[in-house]
Amino acid sequence: GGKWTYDGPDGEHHWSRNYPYCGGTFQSPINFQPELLRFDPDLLPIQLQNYNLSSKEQLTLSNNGHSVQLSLPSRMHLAGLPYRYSAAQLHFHWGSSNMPIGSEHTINGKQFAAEMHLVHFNSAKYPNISLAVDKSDGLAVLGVFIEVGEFNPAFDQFLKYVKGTKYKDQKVQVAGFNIRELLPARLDEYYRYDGSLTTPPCYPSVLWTVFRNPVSISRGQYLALATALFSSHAQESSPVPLLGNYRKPQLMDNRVALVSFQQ
Ligand SMILES: NS(=O)(=O)c1cc(-c2ccccc2)cc(-c2ccccc2)c1
Ligand SMILES: [Zn+2]
Repeated sequence: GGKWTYDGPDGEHHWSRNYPYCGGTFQSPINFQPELLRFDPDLLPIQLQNYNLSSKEQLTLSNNGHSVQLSLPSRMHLAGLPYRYSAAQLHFHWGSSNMPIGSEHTINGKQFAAEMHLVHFNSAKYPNISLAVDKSDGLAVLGVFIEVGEFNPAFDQFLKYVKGTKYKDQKVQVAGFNIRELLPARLDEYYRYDGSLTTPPCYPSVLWTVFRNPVSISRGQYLALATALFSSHAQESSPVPLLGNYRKPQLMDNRVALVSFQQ
């Protein structure tokens, strides 16, 4: 599709010109405001199936010009949701080196350093992700807040390879590992709402599950994300740093965000 950016003339306030859904309803991300949250006792712990990938498995780490993403095999899936949702990829949103505030969702206005998204598609109803991406029950994305703190060995299993994906369309192969290690301990504490892709074309096709508790990575690991990547191709004369790739919180319209926890 057309080019879009996170600021400037093709920034998020202009996305709806080429991508009409971006100006529509049920948009993501949102701010989780305590007074607008509703506890729902039926929200069960998220069940991860086949997340512990063999090191014989090869995953593709790539720079798509807007984020760095890791491909995931479709036998990895979520259970316990209305449908079986198979994994497709995970990717990140972050701030800049001296502004470690780059999460998309916020909690009572607090923005975290970064946010990881694990994208899954409804494999019970759709044969592949391309047919699922624009359907209202097509996608389920897990969101994980990331803060700067302790070194996180699980993230280093692929972060140490981002130097091979510095420029747009560069890819490297990464050995499989236990993707569960990237998630917070409590899979039973999360925010839940109906929303959209946070990038164009902004299809309102995402069942969002954002975990309550952040994970930590070290400042060095955060800088690997926030200083190593460019949105431009390797051969371009003026490299464009890939920074601040987060959309701001959107209007709730008449949506309510549910929570699986009470205090
Ligand atoms: N942030 S997100 O989770 O809503 C998201 C999901 C998907 C996505 C991926 C596979 C299938 C279907 C949807 C792609 C992106 C994306 C990020 C950067 C550049 C372009 C696209 C972002
Ligand atoms: Zn995302």
